[in-house]
Amino acid sequence: MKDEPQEDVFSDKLDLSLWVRVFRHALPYKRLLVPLAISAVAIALVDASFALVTRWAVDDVVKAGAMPDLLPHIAVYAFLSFSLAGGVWVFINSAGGLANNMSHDIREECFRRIQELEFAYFDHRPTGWLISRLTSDCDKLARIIAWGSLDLVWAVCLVIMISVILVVLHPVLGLLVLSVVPPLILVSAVFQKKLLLSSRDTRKFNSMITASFAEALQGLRTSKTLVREEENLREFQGLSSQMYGVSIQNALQSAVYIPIVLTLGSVAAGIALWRGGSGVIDGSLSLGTLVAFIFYAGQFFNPINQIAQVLVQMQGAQAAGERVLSLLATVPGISDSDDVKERLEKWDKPERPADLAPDGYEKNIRSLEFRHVDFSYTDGESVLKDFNLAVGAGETIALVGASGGGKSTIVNLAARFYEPTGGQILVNGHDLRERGLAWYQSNLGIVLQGPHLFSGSVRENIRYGRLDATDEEIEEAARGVNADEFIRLLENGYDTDVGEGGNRLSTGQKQLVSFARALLANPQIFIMDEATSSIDTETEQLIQQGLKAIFHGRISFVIAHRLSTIRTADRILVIEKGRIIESGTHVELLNAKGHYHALYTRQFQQEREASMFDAVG
Ligand SMILES: Nc1ncnc2c1ncn2[C@@H]1O[C@H](COP(=O)(O)OP(=O)(O)OP(=O)(O)O)[C@@H](O)[C@H]1O
Repeated sequence: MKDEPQEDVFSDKLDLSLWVRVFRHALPYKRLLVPLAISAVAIALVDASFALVTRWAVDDVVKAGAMPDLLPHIAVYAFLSFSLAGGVWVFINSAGGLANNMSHDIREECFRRIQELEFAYFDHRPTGWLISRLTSDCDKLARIIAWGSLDLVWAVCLVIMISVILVVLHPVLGLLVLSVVPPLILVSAVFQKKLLLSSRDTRKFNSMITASFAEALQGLRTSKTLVREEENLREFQGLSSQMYGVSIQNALQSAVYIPIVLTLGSVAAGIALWRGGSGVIDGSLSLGTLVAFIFYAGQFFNPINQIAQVLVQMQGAQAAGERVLSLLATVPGISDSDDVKERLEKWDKPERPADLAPDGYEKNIRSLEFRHVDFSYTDGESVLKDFNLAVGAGETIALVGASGGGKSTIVNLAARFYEPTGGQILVNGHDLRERGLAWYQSNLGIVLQGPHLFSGSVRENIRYGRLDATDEEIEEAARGVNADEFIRLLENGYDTDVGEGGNRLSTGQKQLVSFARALLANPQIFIMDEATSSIDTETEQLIQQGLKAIFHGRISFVIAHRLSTIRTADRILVIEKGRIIESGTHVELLNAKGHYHALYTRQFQQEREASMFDAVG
């Protein structure tokens, strides 16, 4: 799987069971499905009737030997035309409604499922892959179900009706004209597949060319400084000539396909004229019937072409269908056990005692313990082995150590984003798996390295921590973490728009806003991956004071990069290869002159020098 939009693999066989499962999503919309099916059949019926009216008119003219009264014929023709218009209106409305409703439903279901899935699921699925599931795959399926099924019903009905009419009108001539249908089906199936594949290639190269333009423009300076222009041009020419090749191929295929089909139509009309003409001369066939035969011979192409097109599109969209259905069928790996669900049912009521959580256990988190925890992301590669750690409320634990040691893994497990592969994590002595997942995670406050802010005002971003918070509570939280002062100095104070991803604020400011958000949520466990980016001394001090407010009275885990945070931590754990190799306070560990001392002098000396330099400067 690559993190780029991929075209589907073309399946050679139509997987009917898959399409049955996809079509189930249309069942809630019977109010649209019924008119859709009825209008498709009615339109096919009307389409097939025009030639019969013409036959009737021609035969009446011939019989009369002069211009007869054609008013009834005109009236029926007009009635058919209006019925056709009405039918088309009904089916466009129903199909459009069905397509929109279904793509909305499938997308919403996928989105809900994505929100329920555990982090491990996303380790193997790039964001781009999931975004395609939510957008293009859902649309593709909905389009096929609504418009494709409409075309299919209409086309199959029309082909059957025309065939029946031809055979009833004149069995021998009917079968002769119908003899062009099998080659017509074969040619349509072959060429529709070729056309689908070559137009996909055209789209693929087109998007590669667009991406190449964008990259060339964005990286213009770098290319110039590295004198890469010639090479870039060569790469672009390669893409461009491939695009030219597939476009020509696509045009050539159309150029061959359409004449073949038209020729087959003409052959059918020729057969009708040849055999039907002699029938007219010897009186065994009316002129009107001959005209109807010629008309039908030309009318076959359209529905057969449609059937081939829809079936080929279904084959092409099968991979999209499989992916969407497999996403919907994925069972979240981390969820409440049956026992927890039972307790939630019993206790998750407004009248439960104030000291109980919705899962019926104690609400206050007094301790969190890792007991003989083993963990690996992928089979066989152990990240934590027999990991033990007990933390009490009010304690701040700083995790330090070389990259890849397992610091993030420890906090991921504490947050129950992943579950141990061995051993237990205990909350107040109960296995974490015995606690309600939603309750537990709603008691976590997490601030990651690049704190994420959403587009919107500063106020809205802080309120994200607790949606029912009042403006006063929001400002109090901001004051609590020392963010109030800088927020008031912004253009519109708390109502200042932070821009996409908070890009109108500096890193330090974003952190302060995210601290306010965390404080407002008032979590019992606070987890932070400290940012490594350099921040001026003043903001650094603000951040430290803000952190002090957050750490107070909670269990806090900090993957610490800043000296100031490490110094104030109650316990520093040096993590290496998934084990605690040293543990103690800053002073204790420095005095021990072990790993922490070495790490400190090597890794943190620089920062201290930088901050001293900053202070002097
Ligand atoms: N999602 C994942 N899937 C597979 N392996 C992972 C995943 N996340 C981390 N690892 C592996 O687990 C080990 C521990 O990683 P972890 O991120 O916990 O270390 P860390 O000490 O936090 O490192 P850093 O300081 O660089 O963030 C590493 O070998 C890493 O490659």
